[in-house]
Amino acid sequence: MFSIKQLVFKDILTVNNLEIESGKIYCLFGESGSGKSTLLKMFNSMLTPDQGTITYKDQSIANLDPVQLRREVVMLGQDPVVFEGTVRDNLLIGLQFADEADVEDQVLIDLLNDLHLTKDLDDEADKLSGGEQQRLAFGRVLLMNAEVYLLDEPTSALDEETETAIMDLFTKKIRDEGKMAIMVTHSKEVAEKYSDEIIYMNDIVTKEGDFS
Ligand SMILES: Nc1ncnc2c1ncn2[C@@H]1O[C@H](COP(=O)(O)OP(=O)(O)OP(=O)(O)O)[C@@H](O)[C@H]1O
Repeated sequence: MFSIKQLVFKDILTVNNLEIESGKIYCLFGESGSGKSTLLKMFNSMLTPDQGTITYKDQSIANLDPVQLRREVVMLGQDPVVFEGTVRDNLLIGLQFADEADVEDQVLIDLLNDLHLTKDLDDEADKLSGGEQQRLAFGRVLLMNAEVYLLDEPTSALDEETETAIMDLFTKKIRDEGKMAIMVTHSKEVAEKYSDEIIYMNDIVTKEGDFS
């Protein structure tokens, strides 16, 4: 699905070779500052390497329209993005970005229940707590029906019980629909429980310029 060859980004990241297969859930694991978020952003062109190539479905990412790419390869960033407006507005805006039709309120209500988010669709989104906003952003991304989900610490603001519920829901959806995800997490437990493959940053990052 993705292939990275001899990638260099500033003095932050040097990756000789990385292959990511479709239909799997990957976790990126490594110490703080090891470049996990930076690498994640390369997969949908939010950052562009200084050297090297990244291919997606055998095409160089550099040649793909970034807007089109981001409809297929969706990012849920470390800090949840909350738009002005209601909970409903915040869920539907992802569909608008993906150029997909709106869905019925009942679909959104079911999604809020799945996310353990006991809020009304008409509630103002900026009044939600940090953990609630994280789940709202997760819901927006889940609705988008992407091919690939890039998640950066998606449950960092959640208690353990809610984290388990959200991760169970998310990974079931990925597996049922044959999609894939690359997820940054600090939690070894989350990585081991939910991923098919753990990518250890220490294993893939080489010394600058050393591609031997
Ligand atoms: N745009 C940028 N310009 C310069 N340096 C940056 C930029 N983005 C990140 N860095 C630096 O690159 C390094 C890797 O950052 P990154 O956020 O990718 O690490 P991380 O492994 O995700 O860390 P954490 O687990 O703490 O979130 C850090 O030293 C950071 O300060």
